[in-house]
Amino acid sequence: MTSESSKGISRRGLFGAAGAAVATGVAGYVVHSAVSGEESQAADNTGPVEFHGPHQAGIVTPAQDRLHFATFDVTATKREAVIALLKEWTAAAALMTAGRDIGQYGAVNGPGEAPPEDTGEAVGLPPARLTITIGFGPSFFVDAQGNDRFGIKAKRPAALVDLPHFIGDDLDPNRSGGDIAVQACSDDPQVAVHAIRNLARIGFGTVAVRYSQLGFGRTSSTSRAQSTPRNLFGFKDGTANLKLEDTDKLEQQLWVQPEDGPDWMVGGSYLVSRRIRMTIEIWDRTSLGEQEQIIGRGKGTGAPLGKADEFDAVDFNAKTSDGSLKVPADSHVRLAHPQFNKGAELLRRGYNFVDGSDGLGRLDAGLFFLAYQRDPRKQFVPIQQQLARADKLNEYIRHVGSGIFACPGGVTPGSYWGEKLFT
Ligand SMILES: C=CC1=C(C)c2cc3[nH]c(cc4nc(cc5[nH]c(cc1n2)c(C)c5CCC(=O)O)C(CCC(=O)O)=C4C)c(C)c3C=C
Ligand SMILES: [Fe+2]
Repeated sequence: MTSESSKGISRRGLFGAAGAAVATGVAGYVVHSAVSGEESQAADNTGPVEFHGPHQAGIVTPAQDRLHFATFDVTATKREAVIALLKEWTAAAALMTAGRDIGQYGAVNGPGEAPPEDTGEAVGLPPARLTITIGFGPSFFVDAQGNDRFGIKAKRPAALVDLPHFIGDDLDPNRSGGDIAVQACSDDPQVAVHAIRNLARIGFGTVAVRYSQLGFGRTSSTSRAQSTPRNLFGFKDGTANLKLEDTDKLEQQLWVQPEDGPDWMVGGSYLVSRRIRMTIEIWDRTSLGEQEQIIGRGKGTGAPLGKADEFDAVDFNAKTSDGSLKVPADSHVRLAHPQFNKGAELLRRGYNFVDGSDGLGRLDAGLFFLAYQRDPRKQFVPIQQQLARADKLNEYIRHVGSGIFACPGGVTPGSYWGEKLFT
């Protein structure tokens, strides 16, 4: 158990007892040992994931079922205020991921005259594999007017590019950008919502929520121990993803290496987020055969067209008896495959969303695409340029939100999110 996670009030079985002193050593769940976040997948889905480690948790951690993602704009003008917030956020995140209330008194043990330190909706809930992952957007380093608000302009990584316009982009500025992104993933939606809500509450006066997105039904597996889930088009999604077990590939494709720089990003990764609306009503009137030609895989098995098993390698040269390619030239998996993208891969970690309907009788539904990578200039950008140009899937999707964030390496006990950026 880490020093931060031994503080605070356990959410389970302790509320009603007075103060933090009783919180240590008694808990309604088994407190985890200090293993790295990516290895500490609980046997069930209720336990904690270790917050500290060489990399931030929530990247290769086996994808949880629920997402609450938010971006924040910094409203404070002083560098010291940002540092103070990052310290406070880090301490709160360590507690929440351990399944503890935040603050000294938590949700219900504080003085009656003051607002509670913790908003309380997670009282009684287990940690539910909560991970909280932070990233910094380009505007954190240099704002829209070109100002170096916090004295970190020179520390902006070259890889943290402003994403170019892609063909077909229909981006809503109110669902794009942000100085800071926080990804909260959990197997309990209320635990994920509680995490973002409490960070927003702590940040009042220093940051303001720019937008947030709920997601469900992880659309990727990030470990071979997980089965492949389905997206809202009904296809298995995440089959050919980078996975926790691919340790060599993770160094090549996911984690920023010392030779990449800057120093503060070593062990970190770059996150690209895209809110992709899926016109599911049109998709649902498309024949099964056409759907499979568009994706390039079978809908039932998830196998590449012409193959039997989900994890069979794709044969891009295979032809049907009439001489056409079994995996069509404009199919999604062909255009996204590393063979046609100079070997570039992504760790996809997206979620389905349905945000009600749009007033025209259509569901506002889609994929909140999240992808981590070592260098977006060599990975997301060229892959998306190719998809935007030629992917048959484009007839059924629309990119309506976008973000790019530099997610630093892991937090060690006693340090805080982004500390190396400010020292
Ligand atoms: C720029 C990157 C990508 C975007 C944007 C994207 C959107 C998107 N994808 C699906 C559904 C599927 N994608 C699948 C595979 C796949 N997709 C990408 C990249 C982007 N997808 C990659 C790199 C891959 C793997 C390619 C490979 O190596 O074979 C699949 C097949 C199953 C799988 O391997 O995961 C599906 C299905 C949707 C619906 C979507 C936008 C809404
Ligand atoms: Fe895809």
